Amino acid sequence: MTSTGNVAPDLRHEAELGAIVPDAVALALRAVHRAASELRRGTPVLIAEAGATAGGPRGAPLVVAAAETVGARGLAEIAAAALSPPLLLLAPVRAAAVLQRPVATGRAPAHGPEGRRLEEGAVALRLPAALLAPEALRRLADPVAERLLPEMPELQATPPLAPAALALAKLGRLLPALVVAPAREDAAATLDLLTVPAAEVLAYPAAAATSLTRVAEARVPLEDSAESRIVAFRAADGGIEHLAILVGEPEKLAAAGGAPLVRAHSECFTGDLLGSLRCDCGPQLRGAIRRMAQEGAGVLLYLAQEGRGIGLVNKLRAYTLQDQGLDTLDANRALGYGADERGFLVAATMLEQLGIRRVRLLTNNPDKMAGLAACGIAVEGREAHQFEANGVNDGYLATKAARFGHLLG
Ligand SMILES: Nc1nc2c(ncn2[C@@H]2O[C@H](COP(=O)(O)OP(=O)(O)OP(=O)(O)O)[C@@H](O)[C@H]2O)c(=O)[nH]1
Ligand SMILES: [Zn+2]
Repeated sequence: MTSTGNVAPDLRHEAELGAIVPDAVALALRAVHRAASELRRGTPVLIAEAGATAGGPRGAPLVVAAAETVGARGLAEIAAAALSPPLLLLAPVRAAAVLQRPVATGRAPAHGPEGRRLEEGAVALRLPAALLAPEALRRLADPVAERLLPEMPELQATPPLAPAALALAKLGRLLPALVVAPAREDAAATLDLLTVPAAEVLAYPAAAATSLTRVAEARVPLEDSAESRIVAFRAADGGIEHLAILVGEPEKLAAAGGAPLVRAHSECFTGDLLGSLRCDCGPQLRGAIRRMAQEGAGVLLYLAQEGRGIGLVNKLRAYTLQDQGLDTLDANRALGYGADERGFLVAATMLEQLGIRRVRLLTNNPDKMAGLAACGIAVEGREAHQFEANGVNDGYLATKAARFGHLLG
C-alpha cells in the first residue's frame, strides 16, 4: 500500500485509482491493439470517424475484416452489419496485380511523424458473390497464393476510412487486404463488435513509440563484450519489448558531452538467430557489438521491427516472391506493404531515456540518419557498417545500394 497521508477519504480513493487507471493514451493504444488482434483472429471490427454522428452512410462506421483470416462466421457478421455489399480494400500495387492493369489512386503521398514518406493509398474493389468466400479472399490478398479467380472484381470508390483499415491490418502484421462495408450504427451493440476510432489507428505507431518506458535491466556478459547490459523498454500497448544492449558505459560518455557509437538494428530472426545467408543482419549484429567493445562503449538498439516492419510471416512471403524474381523492395510492395515500414521514433525515444542525444551512427542507411535526426537526435557522424557478400545475399545487398540509397563505404 502506498501512504496517502492526511488526504480526505474520497480523494485518497482517487489517488489510489490513479495508479491503476490508464490514461487516455494508454486506453487508445489498448483499443487499437485489441482491434488488430481481432483481425488476426478473423473477427470483424468497426472503424469509426472521430466524432462521427449518426446518419447516412457518409458518417457510418466501416466494418472491416482481414481477407487473410476471415472465415464464414466473420463474413456472416459483416453481412449482418453492412449497409451495402462488402468491398475488398487493397493497396494499389496489389490491386493492380489482381486487375492486371495499372490503378491510379489520386492520393498525394503522406509523411509520417519522422518526416518519412509513407506509401499510402487504398483501392476498393466490388466483390462478385463467387469471390466473397474465405479461400477466394485469401487468394486475392496474397500474391504468393495461386491466382485462379473464378471472376474478376471491379473498381469502386474508396471509402474515406480505408487508410485506417489498411493501417490496422498492417499493425496486426497481416496482409493489407480487407473486406469492408459501411455499417449500421447499432452493429457494435447487436453483433458485439469492437469499435476503434480511425484517428487512433493512424496515431498508434507514434503514440506507442513515445509511451516506451524502461521495465527491466540486467548485466549480460557477451562473447564479444564482457561488459554489457540489456535494458528492456515496453510501450503502453503491452506489445513486444524493444531492447538496448549497452556496451561499457555509453551513458557516462554522453553525460560528459561525447557522442557514443550507436546502432539501430531491426530484428531479423532468420539472420540474427539462424545465420541465414539471405541478408547481412547476423554479421552486422555481431560486428556492431565487437566494434563497440573495441571502442569501450556503445549502444545497440535491438528493435522489434522484423522484416523492415512487416513481420516475420510477411518477410517469408517476400522471400518466396524474391525466389520468383522480385527484388527485396518490389517483394514488399507486391504484398501491399511499403518498401520500408519502420519508424525511428522508437529508437529516438529509447536513446532519450538513456540520456543519449548525440550519436555516431553505425549504418549504411541514410534513412536511419534522417529518421533519427527528425526525432531530435543529433547524428554527428556515420560509421560505415558493411560486410562482404556471401554468394547468396549479393543481389539483396546490390538492391539496398541501388534502390534504397545505401551508402557504400
Ligand atoms: N521485408 C524484408 N525484410 C528484410 C529482408 N531481408 C532482411 N530484412 C529485414 O531488414 C531489416 C534489416 O535491418 P537493418 O540491418 O537494421 O537495416 P538496414 O536498412 O539494412 O540498414 P543498415 O544495416 O543500418 O545499413 C531486418 O528487420 C530484417 O529482418 C527482405 O528481403 N525483406
Ligand atoms: Zn536479416
